[in-house]
This record gives sequence, C-alpha cells and structure tokens, in this order.
Amino acid sequence: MVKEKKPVEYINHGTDEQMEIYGFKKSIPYMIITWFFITLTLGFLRLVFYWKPNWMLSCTHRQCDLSEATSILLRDKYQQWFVEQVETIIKPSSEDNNEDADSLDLSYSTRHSMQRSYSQSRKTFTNQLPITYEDNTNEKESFLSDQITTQKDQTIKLFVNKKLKYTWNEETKKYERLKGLEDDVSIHYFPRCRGLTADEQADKRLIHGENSIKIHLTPIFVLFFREVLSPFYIFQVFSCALWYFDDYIYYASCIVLLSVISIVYSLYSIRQNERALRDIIHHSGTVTVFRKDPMGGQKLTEEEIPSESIVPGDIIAIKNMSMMQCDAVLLNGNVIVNESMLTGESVPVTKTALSSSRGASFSMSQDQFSMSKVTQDVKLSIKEHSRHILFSGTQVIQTRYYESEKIKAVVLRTGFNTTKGELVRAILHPKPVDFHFNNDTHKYIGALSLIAFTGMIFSMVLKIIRKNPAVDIIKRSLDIITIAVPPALPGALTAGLIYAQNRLRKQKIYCISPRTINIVGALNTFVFDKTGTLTEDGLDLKCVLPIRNVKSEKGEEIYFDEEVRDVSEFEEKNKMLQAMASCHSITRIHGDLAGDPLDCKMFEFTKWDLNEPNQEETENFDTFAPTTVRPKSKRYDTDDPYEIGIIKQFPFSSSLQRMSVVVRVLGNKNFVMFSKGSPEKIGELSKPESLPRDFQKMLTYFTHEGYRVIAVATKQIDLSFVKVQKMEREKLENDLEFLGLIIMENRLKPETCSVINKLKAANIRTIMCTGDNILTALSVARDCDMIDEEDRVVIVEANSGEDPKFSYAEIVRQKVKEIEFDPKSKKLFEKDKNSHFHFAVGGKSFDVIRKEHKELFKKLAVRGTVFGRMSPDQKQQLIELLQDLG
Ligand SMILES: Nc1ncnc2c1ncn2[C@@H]1O[C@H](COP(=O)(O)OP(=O)(O)OP(=O)(O)O)[C@@H](O)[C@H]1O
Repeated sequence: MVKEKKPVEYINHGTDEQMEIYGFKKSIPYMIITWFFITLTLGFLRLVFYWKPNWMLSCTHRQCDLSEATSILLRDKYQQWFVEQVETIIKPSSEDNNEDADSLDLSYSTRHSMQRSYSQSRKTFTNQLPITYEDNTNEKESFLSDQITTQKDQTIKLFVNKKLKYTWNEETKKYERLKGLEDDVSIHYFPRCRGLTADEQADKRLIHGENSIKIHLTPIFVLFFREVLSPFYIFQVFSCALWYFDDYIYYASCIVLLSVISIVYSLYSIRQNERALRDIIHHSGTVTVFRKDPMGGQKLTEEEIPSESIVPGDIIAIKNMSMMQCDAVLLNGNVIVNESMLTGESVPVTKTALSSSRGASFSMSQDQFSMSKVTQDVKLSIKEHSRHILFSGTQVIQTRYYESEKIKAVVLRTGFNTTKGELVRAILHPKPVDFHFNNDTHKYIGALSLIAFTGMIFSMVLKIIRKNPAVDIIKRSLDIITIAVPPALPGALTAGLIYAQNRLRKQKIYCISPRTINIVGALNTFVFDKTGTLTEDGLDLKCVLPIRNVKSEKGEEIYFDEEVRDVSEFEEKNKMLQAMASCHSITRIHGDLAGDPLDCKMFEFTKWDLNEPNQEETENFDTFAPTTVRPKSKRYDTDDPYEIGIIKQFPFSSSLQRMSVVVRVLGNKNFVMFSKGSPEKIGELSKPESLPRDFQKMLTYFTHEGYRVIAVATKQIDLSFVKVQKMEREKLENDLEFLGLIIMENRLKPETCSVINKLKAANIRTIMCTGDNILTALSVARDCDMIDEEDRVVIVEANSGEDPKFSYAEIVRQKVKEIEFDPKSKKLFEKDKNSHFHFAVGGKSFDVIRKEHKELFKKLAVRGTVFGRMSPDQKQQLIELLQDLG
C-alpha cells in the first residue's frame, strides 16, 4: 500500500532502533471514499483499521514528502507499523540569545544551522571564553559546531514515537531524534559550560519537555476496549451471538462467563503492573541549578527549582544522599554512587570529574585517560566516559569536594532520553520476542480458518442439495466455523497465563509482559557469567605468592617463594603488602569499608586501616587531601608513624583487566605505582626479566585447581607531582616490576549446582562467559556440573593468519578425535555427532575466530560451553551471535 518509488528513508539509521519512515498528508476524496465503505460494512472496516492503523492511514491519506507530512508512518525491523501525528511548536524569538554566542545551547537544531550561527558568533565566543587547549581551528570549529543560537520565531515540527521525540531538520530534510548533549559534543564543552538563564531554560523546555519519566495509567475503558477489540474476542462475540441465536444458550453463557472473568483479570493485572511500574519509576524533588548571568557576568546564581524543570545544558548541584533525576557530567569533586538500579551491581562506583580548565588541581580526581584526551578533539561518549557521568535513578551515597566548592554537574539528558528512561522504554515497548511465536499462531489460525471455510462450503452445498430451509443453512454453515476455530481459546490462554503468573509471583518473579510467558518454554540457552553469579562474590583469600631471588649458576634468577597465609606478618616496607593495602578503590561509607568485594577481602587480609579525609581536612588543603592507609599498629600520632597516601587512582576496568594507583609513603620524595589485575595482563605489562621463571607453571597450577588468581606489580616513578597527575594511564602502566600473585578461592553459591541441573533436565543449554581465566572457568564449570565428568573439553586457540588449533583441556598432547578442521575450505567437521564434547575458548582467540573463521565462529556458538577472558564487548557479541542463530 505504501508507494516505494523513492529510496526508503530511515530514522535512527544504523542503530537497533532503525525504522523506515514515510510521510503522509490528508486527502479529502480518499477520506470520503473510505468512510463510505466503513458505513457500508456497518463499521467492520473501521474495526479492521483499528487492528491495522497503517491501512487506515494509506486509505485516508496520500503519501507525500516528509517535509509536508502531517502524519508519519514508521516500520521497525520486526515489521511493526506505527502511525504518529506531526506536532508543530512555535518557538518565540529570543533576541538576547542571538547576541550571546556562548549560550552553548544544544538542542533540536542541526549542526548545519549551528554552523550558520558560528560565523556571526565566533568573535564574541573566542573573546569571552578562555581557550586552554591548543589553538587549533578545526577543534574550535567542531566545538562551535556543537552550539546553536536561537533565531527569530521558529516553527519546530516534531513527532513522538515510543516516548522519544523526533524533530524536523530543515537543512538535512530529515527527522532526527531529539537528543540532549550526548550527541557529537566535544568534551571541551563541559568544563566551560556556564549553565542557562531562566529564559534559555524555558525555551529548551518547550522542545525537550518535562524532565520526568511518568507512566500514566491507561483509563480502564481504554484498556477494556483494547482487550475486547482483539480479533480473538471479536470472533468470540460473533460465535456467542450465533449460539444464542441457535438456542445453544448454556454453552454460550459458559463461554461468556469465562471470557468476562479472563478480561476482568487481565485488566486487573495490567492495571496492577502499570501502577507498580509507575510507583517504582517516578521520582521527583527539587534541585539547585546554577544560573548564568543574563548580562554576561561570570558569577553564577543559585536557584532551587523542581527537578521536572531542568533541561540539557543546565548546571546542577550534586547533593549527598540524593537520587539523580537526570544524566549529568560531573564537573568537579568525586562522587560515590550506587548504580544497582541500573546495573544490578551493588558495588559503590566512584565517579570523577570529566575535566577542568583549572588543569592539575582538578585532575587529581580524574582518570588520566580522559585527561589525555582533553588535548585532542574528543567527543563525549556515554560508554567511554561513563566514569564521569552520573546516571538518572542512581543514588548518590557520598560526595567529596575541595575548597568548599559545591559539586557541580552539567545536565546531559533528561526524561526518557536518560539511561533509566531507556530501561523504562524497553519495559513499555519490549522487543517482540514472540515474533516467531506470533507468526506461527497466525499460520495456525489461518490453517484452521481454511478448514472451517472448506467445511462451511461443504455443509452449505450439502444442505442446499437436501433443500434445507435458508435459515438453517446459514446457521449450520456458520456453526462449522465456530467448531473449527475454538472460540474459548483466548479464555483458555488467559487462564494458563494467570496460573503461570501466580506461580512466578510466589517465586518473587514479576512479569511485565505476561504474553512472553507463552514463549518462555522456547528458551533453549542460558548464558551465565561466573563471579558473583555462579560463584560467591566475596572470595576468600587463600594465600599470597611473593617472589624471591635464587642464586644459580646463571646468576640470580627469580622464582615464586613459599605460600604466605598471613601477609600482616610482612614488615610495612614490603612492596607486596603495600600493594595489597593501597591498590584498590575502597572507600568508607558511614564508617564501613565499601567497594569491590575482591578489593575489600584483599584489604582486610592486610590488617591495615583506611583513612579518608573528612570535610574539614579537605577544606584545609589548597589541593586534594588523599586517602591514606596505614598499619593498624602504627598510628599517625606514634613516634614511628607509617602512612601511605593514595595520590591517584586508575580505576579497575574489565576491558583493561587491571587497576593501578600512584602512592607516596609519608616522608618519601618519590612516587610508587602499584598495579593489580589478571596475571596475563600484568605479565604482559611487566619487564620480562622481572617475571619468575615458574610464572606459567604456577599460574596453570592454580587456575587448573579453580582458584582466582590476581597478579601484582609495581613501578618507581621519578616525576614531579604535577607530571604524575598529567601522565596518561597507558604511559605509566608499562615496564612494571612483577611482585607476586594473590590466590583467591572460588566458591560456588549453594544454589548453583541445583539450578544448572534443573536447566539441564529441562534440556536448556548452559554456557559460562566470564572475564576470568579459561582454566579457572573450566574448573568451575566442572564443579557446578555444567560439564559432565565424562565429557571432553576441546580448547580452541587461534592466532591471526594461522589455522586454529584444537587440544584437549585435560589430556595434554593427544590428537583431538571429535573434530577435524579442513584448512582449505576452512570448515570444521564433527566426526561423531553424538559425542559429548564442549568447546572452550579465550577472549583473544574468540576475536580472531570472529574475524577470520566465520564458519568456526558459528560452531563455537553451538558447541562452546566455556568462554574465558571475555571483555564486556565480546560478551555482548556472543549473546548477539546466539540470538541470531536462534
Ligand atoms: N578489583 C580488581 N582489581 C584488579 N583486577 C581485577 C579486579 N577484579 C577483577 N580483576 C581481574 O580482571 C579480570 C576480569 O574481570 P571481570 O570483572 O571482567 O571478570 P570476572 O570478575 O573475572 O568474571 P565474570 O565475568 O564472571 O564476572 C578478572 O578475572 C581478574 O583477573
């Protein structure tokens, strides 16, 4: 019905939410004809249009250019159609803003219209703002291209789909998603941002709307009609009417009763779900915004406003123990947040300031990584800069600031554009996971209808031949349809859902999309990560393996020393002990230690004390007062104090597999860096001559036994304080001196084995995809019965440009019998389809196979059970592959 003469246009091109977009405008003749037919069919055609709104649009409107469209038709990749109305907003002129180029207002307008205003505003802009980065025209160009100035009266055309707004871009002649400051904005923008005036804020609110994630309860009568107008119920009404007409009263009444109960119950559960979701999600309060001086002065004024009023570009104050109401980029200080609402991880996360024009005094609390990028034109990326972004819905549990300055953040995104908004949108508009199921249902109903129709014709012909009365012929023939297609089906399905939902509720599992329960039976694979999911989070520390020098004929050689079970016996100058006491991101929340469970266990093992500067102490320092650690026995006030100040932290990152700190021992001049992380990564970053000769042997031994192994290394840093602050992470974390290994226990959670066995009994495949060592993962997989005792494990190794290698995990140097790889065709043949073997693969090989051995990659997804040393991106790639393969 849609004329596809022109090439298809898209919104959200290249993303998961890509949709085809078509423009339509009203056509009076089409409308008259359509309504004529609707009247002719006694409204039945309107009912069909209710089910198929895209048909209605095509029958009453004419397809036109998007620029003149009054209605928009969208089709997503699941072939779902959406019809949206175009709204027009008149934005009043704002002469003041035209003058003030550094309003840095990023909103609905386009990069091109930004460029237009750039030439007028460049002079004013460069005069007013101090430029601290290199005087590079391109850089400024791109920085300035991220601004717009408001022009005269503006007509803004937009439509809303799935809670997101799309605005018309006059320059590109396209509808584009309305974003906050997250799109194509240079990170230079944030430290210089000076907030908005009340007028600018009101202007922006016109387009961005309220900053709230509100879920309105659908009126009961709307819910009722939505339910009753579903094809199933309409068919039921038809069947019951026929039965009543046919004096088939009892059965018809039973079906009516059943349907009423099922409708009432489903309305009740929908309403309950909506209410629960609304109560969980909705939060509001007041926030302090820092307003820019409309006269161009440097002083910011504070104002308390409702959180609903903030817009992207506002500067807000971050308060202790508050709930974030928007996504915002941190400008100064440190903030510890609980992100469990978004990530499910209850480990407190430290957020640091993105960057500052004041350079080093701020950089104290920054990730060097982002600091290094200040000198280049780096665009803000939510993923890459997430350490500097406070997300909506997360709880601020502690703020640390310097020089009594309030903690400020620039509002990045508001309302449904925030990460929390995305989550809520995913709940409200879930991906049609039951796509295939629905298709099959339609096929099934189609087949039944065909049988019914054939039966009807057959019965009609028979009755005509037998010369039965006309009323009888009609009644009996239609009756055939109600026999072939069971009208009680929706009732039966709802009854099944009610039962299933109640059972789930008893297990504290709440279902937001009850229809999904129908297809849950079709789940065939479960992918687990290991730490904190299959195994306990707070692992016990088994021992520490320091290194020692051994004199041999070849001179001094390094080997691992004996296992040490109590590191507190070491003297405080011992580097291994110092590393364990300082290389972590632990903080104190209400007096208790909080942080990564691994870090906490390691720190507790040292029996040292952690001291964080309180507010007064911080205010006393011109610069930052560091967190310090000291042996419990050696207080600061004793004659022989011993204390280590943590000057800088490079937080742990799963993809880097390590974290580092730069510290200074009280009274020492030099800085020392301690790094800890996966042995593979730390081994790679350490000087080869500092690695013990038995490094690989011991690593294999402990991982094989199922232990979690963390390596520790150090480096002397002969740089000044300021240089240390400015140095990039990558430049510091190299040429390390290896110190030793920390061996931690990997204990299965009590419920792990029974869950895995239940899944296996239900014929559901289980996979482990972890960031930990592949041998540790294999050992845990065997312990939890994911891999049966008699099953063989084939480890797949692949290096770029070479054929993959296959070897048994436990039987060294035996040729793998189960499979054969043909190097010519690059195909893998399974010799015995019934043999129970599992593939295990590490992150590096996974990457090579994904890029170079497509065929094997698919086989990995089918036969792979253990995926070790996987980065977060690789974990996602595996899930996507499994989903693609169905
Ligand atoms: N706090 C930490 N400090 C330093 N290194 C760590 C820390 N936590 C984990 N590591 C190392 O980095 C590796 C990768 O960590 P990541 O969090 O990706 O996965 P994981 O915790 O081992 O397992 P899973 O993916 O099953 O949760 C770990 O195996 C460990 O060697």
